[in-house]
Amino acid sequence: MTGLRIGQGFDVHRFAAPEDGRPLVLMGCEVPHDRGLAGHSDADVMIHALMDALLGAAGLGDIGQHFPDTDPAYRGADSAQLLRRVMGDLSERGWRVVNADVCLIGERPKIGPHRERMRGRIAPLLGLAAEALNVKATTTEKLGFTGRGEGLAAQAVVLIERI
Ligand SMILES: Nc1ccn([C@@H]2O[C@H](COP(=O)(O)O)[C@@H](O)[C@H]2O)c(=O)n1
Ligand SMILES: C[C@@]1(CO)OP(=O)(O)OP(=O)(O)OC[C@H]1O
Repeated sequence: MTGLRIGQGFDVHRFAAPEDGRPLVLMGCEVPHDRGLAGHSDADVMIHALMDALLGAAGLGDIGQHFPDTDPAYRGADSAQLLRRVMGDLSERGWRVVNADVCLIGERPKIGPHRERMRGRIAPLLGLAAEALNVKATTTEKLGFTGRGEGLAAQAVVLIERI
């Protein structure tokens, strides 16, 4: 049996109204913006895609199975803490992460100024050097719900290997 597995994840969250005062949290970092994302948790759409990619690679289902959005325990949850739990599940089963690539899809905010802070925050949780965690973004050229600024999407791909 091969000692390598890949996984992919995808997630979407709509923006909350500005008056809701929710912070925008992406890759465990508060990013200055006029509105945050709506969700049961902190709505960190990039970490959610990343967790789904990790769970997928390990054959462990998806985040909704592990952290149901009907469970009050996860109201306002810090997604970085949920990521720690996913990483614990993987390491218990003998997996480590080789690299990860996470893409934010949306017009605004631009993540360029926050990219290195995001890598520095999340790479250690994955057991990675920052260079093995790529953070990128694309617009949809103003097309679709992301183009209209109604929400943000994220995709992630990970490679894991047997320890
Ligand atoms: N939310 C975003 C979206 C894009 N970027 C950066 O802009 C580059 C060009 O985006 P296109 O969709 O026009 O290809 C993209 O490669 C990112 O570097 C960003 O930082 N944040
Ligand atoms: C992590 C969870 C926990 O409620 O976060 P939500 O904010 O509900 O986000 P979503 O991506 O809709 O579903 C994942 C949930 O498991």
